Amino acid sequence: MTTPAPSSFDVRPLEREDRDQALDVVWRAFGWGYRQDSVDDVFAGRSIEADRTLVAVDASSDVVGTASAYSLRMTMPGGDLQPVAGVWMVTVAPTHRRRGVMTAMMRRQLADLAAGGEAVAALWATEAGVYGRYGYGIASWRQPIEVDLSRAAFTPHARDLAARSPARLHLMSPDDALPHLTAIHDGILGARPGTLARDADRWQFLLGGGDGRPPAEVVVAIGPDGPTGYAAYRVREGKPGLVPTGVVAVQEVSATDPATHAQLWRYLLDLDLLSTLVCESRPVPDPLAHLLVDHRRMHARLDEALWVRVVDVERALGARAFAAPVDLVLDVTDDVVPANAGRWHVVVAEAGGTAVVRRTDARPDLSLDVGDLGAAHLGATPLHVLALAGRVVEHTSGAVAAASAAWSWSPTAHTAEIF
Ligand SMILES: CC(=O)SCCNC(=O)CCNC(=O)[C@H](O)C(C)(C)COP(=O)(O)OP(=O)(O)OC[C@H]1O[C@@H](n2cnc3c(N)ncnc32)[C@H](O)[C@@H]1OP(=O)(O)O
Repeated sequence: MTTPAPSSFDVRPLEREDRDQALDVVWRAFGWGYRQDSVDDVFAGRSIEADRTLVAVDASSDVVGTASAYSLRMTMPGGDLQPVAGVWMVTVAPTHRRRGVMTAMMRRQLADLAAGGEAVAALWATEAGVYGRYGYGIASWRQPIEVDLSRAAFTPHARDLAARSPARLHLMSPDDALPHLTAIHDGILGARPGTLARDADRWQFLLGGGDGRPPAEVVVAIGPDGPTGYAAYRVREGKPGLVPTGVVAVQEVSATDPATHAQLWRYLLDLDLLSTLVCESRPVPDPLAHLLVDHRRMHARLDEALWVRVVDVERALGARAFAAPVDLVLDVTDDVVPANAGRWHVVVAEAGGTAVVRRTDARPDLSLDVGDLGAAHLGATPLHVLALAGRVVEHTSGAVAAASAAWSWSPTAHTAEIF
């Protein structure tokens, strides 16, 4: 691959003959080394949507960049499942970085979405400093946790709660567990913004092996009326020695009632020959902290989770619920999707309703960037906090408080899987 002159590249949809080179760019960009899996296996195993994948090609027609999107369905505030473009696979060959290849792909992807795709895009970012410039904002938060298993006793209340669960725990293979997991997940899907609908491929991505990790262990709680929860986890064996050093890495704990939730956590915290429990994405705040006597042994760090991009202001605000009525004029800046820029009259008639959004020339009550609308979209990043950071500017007294109350949502958004 030769190094081209700056800007001598083109962004276009992936073609079949690009796939090999495109995957090599991805593998090298993420530092995964030499790719051994075949193109067909990778495209099938990771559910890459070829028709939603862009490539950047240089003057020699070599692929030097990739950007793709999953067709996700995500729970919005209020409980409705909405289509969301799950942006991922944004990579640029190390030989072609810092000359605008990613910027060209991000602009093209957003232009395509604005021309008739999803009203909202979302992504997990590898680096925090990259996506704000394209109008993404931090819309949800997560806690990676690390629990010292030698100090993970439950409070008396939590012990009683776990003991009261009528469910019995069954260890199952991912395949056998899948019908139960699907039933539980589909049952709780609408409860929390940020939750993703899962098809068989997505379950496989979460629970299957590959990329050096074993398939997940799955424990399913089944009560008199059927399954009430599950935990998926992987055990990493410790070093041989007198003191246990193994780690249980929890993928997810999901339960339909507090007793099953406590029961599953007790199970995980009591696994033998291990010293530490870790989980990459726990909700903020985390109910687990309230089950433990010494919650300080649950070391938690606040981290960003999903970045959200409002691609179409009118459609996006019409497809989520608001926690309070509101009647405001927003002045929105958007440097990438011009159709969003300008003044919008947003009216929510009642708590729990969606917004009617219309163009207006009226004097604005608030000014904000489309990235701030994205940050607030799942209800977990309060607009009053963005106002304190100087990002949202109030022109009418009380407008920030009113908007913040309307846009916020409980329970707080959470997405368990990093896609
Ligand atoms: C949703 C996802 O897929 S997350 C995965 C993101 N991909 C990776 O982390 C793989 C490894 N990294 C890469 O492949 C590349 O470095 C990329 C994709 C992050 C950036 O690609 P590039 O083509 O170099 O970006 P580009 O030249 O368009 O730069 C755009 C801007 O982002 C900035 N930028 C680029 N990379 C970074 C970074 N890692 N950290 C902070 N800023 C960055 C550039 O300085 C530039 O700023 P400017 O607009 O103010 O000039």
